[in-house]
Amino acid sequence: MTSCTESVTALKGIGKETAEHLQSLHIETIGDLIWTFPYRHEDFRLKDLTETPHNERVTIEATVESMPSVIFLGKNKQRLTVAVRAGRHLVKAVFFNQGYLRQRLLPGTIVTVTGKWDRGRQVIVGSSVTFGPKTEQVDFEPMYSLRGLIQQKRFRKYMRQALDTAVDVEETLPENIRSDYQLLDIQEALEGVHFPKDAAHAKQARRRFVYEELLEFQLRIQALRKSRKEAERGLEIAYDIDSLRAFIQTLPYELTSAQKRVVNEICKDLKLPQRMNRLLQGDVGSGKTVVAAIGLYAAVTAGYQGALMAPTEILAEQHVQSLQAWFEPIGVRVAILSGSTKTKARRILLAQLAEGEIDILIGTHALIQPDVTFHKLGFVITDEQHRFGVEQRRILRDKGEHPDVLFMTATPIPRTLAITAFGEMDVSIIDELPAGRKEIETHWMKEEQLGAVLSKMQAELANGRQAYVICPLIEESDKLDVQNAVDAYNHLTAYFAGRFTVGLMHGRLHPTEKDEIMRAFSNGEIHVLVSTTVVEVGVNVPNATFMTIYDAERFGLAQLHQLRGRVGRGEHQSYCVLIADPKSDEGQERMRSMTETNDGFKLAEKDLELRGPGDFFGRKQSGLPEFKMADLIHDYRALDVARRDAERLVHSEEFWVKEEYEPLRNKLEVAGVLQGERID
Ligand SMILES: Nc1ncnc2c1ncn2[C@@H]1O[C@H](COP(=O)(O)OP(=O)(O)OP(=O)(O)O)[C@@H](O)[C@H]1O
Repeated sequence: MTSCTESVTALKGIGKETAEHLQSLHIETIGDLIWTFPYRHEDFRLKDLTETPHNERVTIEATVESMPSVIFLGKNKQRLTVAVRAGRHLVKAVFFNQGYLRQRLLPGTIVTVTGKWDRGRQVIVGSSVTFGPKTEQVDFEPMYSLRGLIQQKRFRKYMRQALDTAVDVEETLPENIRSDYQLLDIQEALEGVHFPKDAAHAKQARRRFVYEELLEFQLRIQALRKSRKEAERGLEIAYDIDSLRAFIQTLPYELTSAQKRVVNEICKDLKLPQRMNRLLQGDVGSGKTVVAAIGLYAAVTAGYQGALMAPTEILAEQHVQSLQAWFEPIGVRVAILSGSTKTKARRILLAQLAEGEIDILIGTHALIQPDVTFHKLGFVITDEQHRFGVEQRRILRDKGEHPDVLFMTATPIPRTLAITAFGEMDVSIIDELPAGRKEIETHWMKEEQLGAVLSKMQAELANGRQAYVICPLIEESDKLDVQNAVDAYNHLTAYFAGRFTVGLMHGRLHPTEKDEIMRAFSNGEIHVLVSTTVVEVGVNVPNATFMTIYDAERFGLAQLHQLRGRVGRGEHQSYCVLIADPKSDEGQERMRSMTETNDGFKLAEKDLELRGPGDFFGRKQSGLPEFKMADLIHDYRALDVARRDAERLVHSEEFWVKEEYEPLRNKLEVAGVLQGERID
């Protein structure tokens, strides 16, 4: 008898050297060993060759049909070939360096061969052969990630022993949950992971562990969320609903139903005594600005100040323009603070802010400098969640008496990731575009077709519209064969000479130069804006209807979608041309997806599928836990179920008192969640 906490050396056959190897695989105790799951199972089930794809491993039962022939390929190297019949198929089996088989593979012998199926040549390159029909051999063998330190077969022996002798493997899932979902108990499930009887057993075992992992993960998130909600008192912002309604009436359009829903969600949070911790996601052009404005105005009607933090000066300015246009007529005072605000103006502004003479302050990260003090800050909105670090958000949050905070992002995040990565936040989604928007017509073209692209662009310009041309990098680089913005600018300036004005914008320009160019484009003085990706987020020039993206294969789907979102923002039909010649399948798939849909959430799902969750956010930022079994993409249904169960459990009394939930509670304790610590 052994115990999970005992060292692996308690198992027979594990000496010092093996123990060291195991240690470098992070396996020290018997429990560690048991919880090391195989990365796949080798499938030894008999298969029909007609249904086996090329290059797949396959096991067949066959009769030897010819005398084997052996070719010597060098010292100790030889290839043995023999004809075998498996059902209707007469194929060849090839074995390397197993000369002893020559005497045994005689015509009429029945063998079970496992190997790789070469469909074209009708050959099995055998890796193992047993004599006689397939009987006692197992169907599945687990394969562990052992970095070549220990043989699979030996490792399996240790595993067998560990499972047979460990007496204290604890059941974590209570009986009621297991029976509701018909999940295997822990013993059966471990058996099914390491030594499945058959495919169904392996599948059931996986099902249990996927659910268990996701439930534990969601319990951590939900428990944290609950404890934060209880601990973090916020402001009760009693806004004036009639003023809000009146303001909404003054807008030149009716809010979409998604905008209305989200405004309600935000207002409800404002009113509650808990601190708002909400993420607002909206697809490009879905109209987040007006929603933000309504929220800020709500705080103002309750006597508070509001702040809106944008990632760039251009965006901050754009927000100021929109908000001033809405608010000046009703006496709400809006001001901007950015890195380029002059010293004297800044001093005056800060004094006014501290006196409460400014109602809404908009700015870049200049807003979080220490000398910026508010009179009565009640509500903070940060635009573009991804660009601000956690620390910056905390500083901003601490600039008032626990102001409510709303994070806004225009990067649609697939639902599955939103409830995991941002699980401790409430999420609002604007998943509807304003009525009357036309789909942006997107085309994927090769560089040779540039001439046709330019004529189409010219036709748009002649109609009074404007165009963007996006290039990935700003200067020639020998290593990267990329189009450069300066070249494109020169080329287009010459091409449109005397007819249309071309402007150039890139990240190395001084912020004031950038602003000037952007303003000139916004006013229609510049007709074609050649730019690197600095225009990516949020820029709103509704008269721009044509976008060409050079070397489009260099961009990820999310970024392409963001870029494309700069057109199609007004009433005119808009176009986006991707100039790309992607070599990889994935690159081609990306281009195709762009031409097929305008829906950011669909593209985000696709992006996630093509790149995996880690890359979606950038590995470091992702904050996603690593799972042994669960896969956030394929197991999203289980994730959803686990999330609902976790939510119900943490809010139920029985979860916190009943004995059957003790193992799950202990896991929360170990993770530090109950002390209100972060989950990752
Ligand atoms: N309900 C509506 N009906 C009609 N037009 C609207 C509506 N809401 C917003 N708009 C207009 O849609 C355009 C896009 O809005 P906004 O700039 O707020 O988008 P956004 O969500 O911030 O998008 P992005 O992230 O791409 O900048 C603006 O020109 C805005 O005036």
